[in-house]
Amino acid sequence: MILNGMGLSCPIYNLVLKFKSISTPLQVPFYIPRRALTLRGNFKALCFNFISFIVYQANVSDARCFCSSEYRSSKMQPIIIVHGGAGDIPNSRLKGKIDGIKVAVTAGHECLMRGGSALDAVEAAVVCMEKDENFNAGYGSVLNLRGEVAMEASIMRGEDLNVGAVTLVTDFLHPISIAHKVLTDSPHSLLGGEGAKLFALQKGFKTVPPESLISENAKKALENFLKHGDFNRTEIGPQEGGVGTVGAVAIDCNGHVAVATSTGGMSGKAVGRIGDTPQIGSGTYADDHIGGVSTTGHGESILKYCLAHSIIKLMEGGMDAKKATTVAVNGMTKRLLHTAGAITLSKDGDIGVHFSSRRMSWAYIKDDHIHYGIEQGEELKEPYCPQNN
Ligand SMILES: NC(=O)C[C@H](N)C(=O)O
Repeated sequence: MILNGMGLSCPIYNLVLKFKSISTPLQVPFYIPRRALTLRGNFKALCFNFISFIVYQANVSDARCFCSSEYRSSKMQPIIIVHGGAGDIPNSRLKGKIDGIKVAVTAGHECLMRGGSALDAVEAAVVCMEKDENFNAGYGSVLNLRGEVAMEASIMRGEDLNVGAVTLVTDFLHPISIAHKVLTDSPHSLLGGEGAKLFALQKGFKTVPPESLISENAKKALENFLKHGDFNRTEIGPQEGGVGTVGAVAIDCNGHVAVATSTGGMSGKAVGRIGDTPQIGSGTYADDHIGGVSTTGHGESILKYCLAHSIIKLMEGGMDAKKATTVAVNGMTKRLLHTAGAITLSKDGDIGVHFSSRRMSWAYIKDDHIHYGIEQGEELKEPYCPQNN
């Protein structure tokens, strides 16, 4: 008898029983409250005794217990990493960014712990940041030259390389959720402008007044942009209220990888400008065989360099997540003279975080700790207390 996965912190398990008399195995899903999992040793012994009792009583030839429904990656510990944008983030925005990424990574992690898919977890994390005006996505998105919000988002599933993306979205709070629907419900990969709106309405998304997405900081940022006129600045200077693109990369307890990225683009962008975020391979990439990447920074450079896919290719060639992220981000900056940042997970859950900009907020949860940072070379760590269970 095997109790695979009982040492993991995923609370959804499947007990598979093979009976001597019946050829089809019986699969029984069950849920373990997270508190019980903290008593791992005793709890595992208790489960083992209980299952042994069933085996003895019910003429069972074999019993196996797996984390969630698949055998393939039963040893995978779910993990999620998020970023809140790379750039010259002003001091006045540091606390808001850090608080916001902690909320987002926690939401994604809770989803994974409930047995949710990586795809649902990255959406949950990004939705949190789209609601938060400290980030350049959803409410708080930066403005184009006409003073309007025009948002972009993409999401990718590493299991089958399926993607969904939207661009030039003006009147919905959560572009990432529309992108997710494009992935699941549309034969297409990228919908823009009016077509994205029609699709969203058909799928039951509710519009919001475009003005309700505009924050005071975004207005100030545009005013300042119009004064200095330097489009290439990914974040706005100290007096101007900088914000940032958001992204998340997750692996669920079945070993599936997913990535989501969402943005308002760049302050003072031309009407109709499309950046890197909705372009698969630039802003987002996920492949169960390799890993996942979400990027942020100077969009025109990121898309020329296909930054997310460049990192994936380096990992495919044998480089670890940390090195591949560093090499590709620095390579892009050296070649194109603009800055960027990326978060990466390898398929085994190894982490890569690197940015050539002054700052980038990021966070991940591993081994009951939340790890986060925003400055170059910074890695802070504190105990993680789950809200549920
Ligand atoms: N801050 C950002 O990441 C901006 C985004 N990459 C864009 O250029 O649209």
